[in-house]
Parts: sequence; C-alpha cells; structure tokens
Amino acid sequence: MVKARKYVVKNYFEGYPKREDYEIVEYELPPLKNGEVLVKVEWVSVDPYMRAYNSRKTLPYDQSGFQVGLVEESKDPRYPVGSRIISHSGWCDYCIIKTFNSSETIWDPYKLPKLQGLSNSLAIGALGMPGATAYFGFLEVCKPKAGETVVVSGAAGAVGSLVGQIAKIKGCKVIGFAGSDDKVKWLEEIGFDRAINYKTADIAAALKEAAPNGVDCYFDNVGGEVSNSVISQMNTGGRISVCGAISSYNGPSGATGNIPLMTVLYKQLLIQGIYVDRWFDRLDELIKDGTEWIKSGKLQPREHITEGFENIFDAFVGMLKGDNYGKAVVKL
Ligand SMILES: NC(=O)C1=CN([C@@H]2O[C@H](COP(=O)(O)OP(=O)(O)OC[C@H]3O[C@@H](n4cnc5c(N)ncnc54)[C@H](OP(=O)(O)O)[C@@H]3O)[C@@H](O)[C@H]2O)C=CC1
Ligand SMILES: CCCCCC(=O)/C=C/[C@H]1[C@H](O)CC(=O)[C@@H]1CCCCCCC(=O)O
Repeated sequence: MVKARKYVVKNYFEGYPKREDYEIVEYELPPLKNGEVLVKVEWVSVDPYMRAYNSRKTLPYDQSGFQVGLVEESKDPRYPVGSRIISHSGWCDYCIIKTFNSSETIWDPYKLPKLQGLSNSLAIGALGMPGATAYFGFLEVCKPKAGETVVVSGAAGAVGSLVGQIAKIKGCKVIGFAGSDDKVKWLEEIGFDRAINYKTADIAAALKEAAPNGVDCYFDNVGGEVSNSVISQMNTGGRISVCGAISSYNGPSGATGNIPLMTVLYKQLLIQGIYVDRWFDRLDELIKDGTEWIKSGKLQPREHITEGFENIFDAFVGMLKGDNYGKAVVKL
C-alpha cells in the first residue's frame, strides 16, 4: 500500500487564499486496476485559474493542477514503469491515474513529450499548457506581422514572458507591463523593447511614450486599468487576445474595468477571448517550435521553482502576489 498526500480546498477564498482554506489529507492508495498507473509526482504547477475557479466549485474539492509524474507501477503498457506522464491530477505527492481516456482533452493524461534534454518541468510550463496559451493564443488571434507594435500585460509571468519573446521572434516591437522595476529590468534583458511598471507609472502616458505610433496587438493577461489604457491606444484594425483578467481574481468578482467600446467601434478592433483547450490537439506544433527556439537561445523560459510538497500553498499565493518571474512550479 502506498501512502499519498493531497491538498483539499475547504473554503471559498476571500481575497488571497489562506493556508487554513486548505487541508493536507493523508490516505492510502488502493491496489491498481487495469488501465491505471501509480505515479510519484515530481513537478506540480500553481496557476491563476486555481484562484479564479474556486467560487465555481462545490466544497470540499481536491485542488486540481497540472503535474509531471514518474510511473512507478503500471497496468497500462502504453505507460511502462519508469516513463513519465503529464496529467491534471492536482497537488498531491502520489496518485493513481486512469489512463484509458488519454489525450482526448487537455485534462486527460498524456506521455511526457520528447524534450531533447530540456527540463521535464517545461512540460507544465513553456512546453505545456501555459506555453500553448502563449503560442496559439498570440499567433492565432493577434496574427502579428513583423514591424507591428505588440503590448503584453502580465509580461513577466509564465504566459506573458513567452508571448513577448515569441513576438520578438516574429519581428515585432514589444512592450510589456509588469509589477516591479526588477521585472522591468529582466524583461528588457530578454529582449522586450520596453517594459513598464504598472504599479508606479502613469500607465497611459508611459505607453504613449513607448508606442508613439499606437498599438497593433494586445495580449491581455490582467484586465483592469492597464487594459483600458492599452485598448484606448490601439490602431485601426488592432487585434486583442483576452487570455486572463488576474487583476480581478482576488478582488470583487467581475472588477475588470470599463472596456472603451467606442474605441473598439471606430478603430474596428478584434477582441477575442481564448481558452487554450481549443488548440490542445496541436500541442506538437508548440513542442517542435518551442524546443527549437529554446535550444537555439531565441526563447528563454524562466522558471520560479519552489521546493517541497509542504510549500505548494506558499508558491501558489506567492505567484498570485507577483513573486514569480516566468512559470511558478513546485519540485517535489
Ligand atoms: N485563457 C486560458 O486558456 C489561460 C489563461 N491564463 C491566464 O493568463 C494569465 C497569466 O497566467 P500565468 O502566466 O499562468 O500567471 P503568471 O505567471 O503571470 O502569474 C501571475 C502574475 O499576475 C500578476 N498579477 C497579480 N495581481 C495582479 C494585478 N492586480 N494586476 C496585474 N497583474 C497582477 C503578477 O505579476 P506582477 O508582478 O506583474 O503583478 C503575477 O506574477 C492569468 O490571467 C491566467 O488566468 C493562463 C493559462 C491559460
Ligand atoms: C474564470 C477565470 C478564467 C481564467 C482563465 C484561465 O486561467 C484558464 C485556464 C484554463 C486553461 O484553459 C486550461 C486549464 O487547464 C485552465 C482551466 C482549468 C479549469 C479547471 C477548473 C476545474 C478544476 O479545478 O478542476
């Protein structure tokens, strides 16, 4: 019998999640059935949606989340002992994964893609769900052209830092918004033409100065005041990919600001909300381009690594508060 631990959410969050909103439950895993594998979890992801979806769930619930796991016992020949599996099995240290419905949706388990020697953690970051969000959500919706001006909010985070770098690969001018001067410095080091600290700058004035000819593409991770300012400065025919609205997740629900609809109208802007799920069947395209770009140094995926099962909660709240540069992951 294998003993496992998992995080169970007991409460609806008020403001930032609190440690007492979670309980760590220890339990014994049952024997494996056909079509199941026993997995030792190696990497766990902490993501903003875990905050945003809390109010929609029935309590109590097991905290979901992507993870990379090592197969220690197998009753599915497709996943032999010693192989690795990506699944949405949540914050736990051991688990049993049902493999029968592999790879039908983004929440089904799938084999760790071939990462050519890169860290397996990238499979839940730049070469996994957040990477696919950046790659498809930006390229398919914003359809950037070389020379265009691209703005990214949440630019120093997992998705945003990739979008900005992909935009540079595509020959665009890139401006990012992030929450500290040190993040601004890092973004400029990895190739952003300009980064702006949204907490201290006059957002509209700083953007006007950084993008005197207006904005063609906007990849929005945050909503709120930043988005209102950016949308107000879009050029005719501009494209906006609405990926997230984290400025509203920890506060009163729906507090995403006022979209300047008259600008949308007279600039004929395209605004599209995206859910990465819809591109999941094209993950191989991300893996191909992403590994190539990383290996050649064109894309530098940064990870903010916290160690230890007991520290997953702290990593989660730290990410919500902006501690992370790039993808926040936990190594068990
Ligand atoms: N649509 C989809 O399919 C998907 C959507 N998403 C969305 O993408 C966004 C980014 O996710 P992800 O890259 O994983 O997370 P990040 O790695 O960007 O981490 C969250 C970041 O949000 C920033 N932040 C926190 N509070 C605020 C605020 N009030 N205003 C502005 N920024 C804030 C912090 O950076 P800072 O220091 O700069 O404030 C923090 O680092 C989220 O909105 C998420 O929900 C993610 C994956 C899939
Ligand atoms: C309502 C807030 C929108 C948040 C946008 C966002 O971050 C979406 C992320 C999803 C992405 O499309 C793929 C995912 O895995 C993320 C959502 C996962 C939803 C599962 C929620 C239910 C659960 O906790 O089991």
